[in-house]
Amino acid sequence: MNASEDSLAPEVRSILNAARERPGGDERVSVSARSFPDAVAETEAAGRVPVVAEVKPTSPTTDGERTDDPVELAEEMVAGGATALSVLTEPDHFGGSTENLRRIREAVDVPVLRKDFVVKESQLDAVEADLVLLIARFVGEDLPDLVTAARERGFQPLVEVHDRAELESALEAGAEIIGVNNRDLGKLEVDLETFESVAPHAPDDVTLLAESGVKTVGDARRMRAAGADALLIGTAIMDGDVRANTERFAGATDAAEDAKTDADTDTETTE
Ligand SMILES: O=P(O)(O)OC[C@@H](O)[C@@H](O)c1c[nH]c2ccccc12
Repeated sequence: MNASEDSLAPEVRSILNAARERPGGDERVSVSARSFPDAVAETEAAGRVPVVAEVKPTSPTTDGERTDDPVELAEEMVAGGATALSVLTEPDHFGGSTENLRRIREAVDVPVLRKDFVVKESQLDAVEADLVLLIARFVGEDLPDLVTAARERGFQPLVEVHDRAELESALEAGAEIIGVNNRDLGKLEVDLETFESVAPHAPDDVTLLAESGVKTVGDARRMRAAGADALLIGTAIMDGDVRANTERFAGATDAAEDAKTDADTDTETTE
């Protein structure tokens, strides 16, 4: 363990230790990826909020585990208007599997992100996906090589950052899709201000995701107002009717807000 790992929450250290032991694939994968930036642009053009809905059976910060068929959940999310899906493949702490991802990607047409703690190149070969997550804090100075290795296989790398220094590393590594995680991996606490403080420093041509902690339509609007091109939402979608939940977030547009404000104003003027 190095000094920066000392500051990680024990659960996160355990996730990372397990990730380092996990074997990679036997053969190098070659993916023909569904474009995430194009999917985001199409959703915008349709006047909807780009939502990446996450199939996350459980997590260290979630009570209980959702045991429904992940493929059915994924199809419901797409029916609810999800622009893309995120699928946990981490087995020990999130109830995920590469098999879930493989089945889901076969069943839907939208881009699918592999959500895992990839720390070495061979682990990229565990399963095909359209996007693959690389967490800046966990891969450290290997980030540029992993970004390249991911692209060589056809993946669109999504680089996750938590502060401005990590954003700079992501940009130096050539990342074009960047997620700002509102969850602090040291304390496991969520603060939406994280995205608000990092986002203004990202260049416009980057596809920027706000990750974690979006619980309400108000939170979704807040992240959009701060510059999020897309929202990555797990818990708030997994809790209850995943289709209705996805629809609610995908409809969290400014237009909806304006309509609401107008309605409020109307009520006030008629009172
Ligand atoms: O459930 P939430 O708060 O909506 O968060 C989703 C997603 O951002 C979160 O699951 C996540 C962000 N980065 C990760 C890295 C690995 C595993 C999971 C994650």
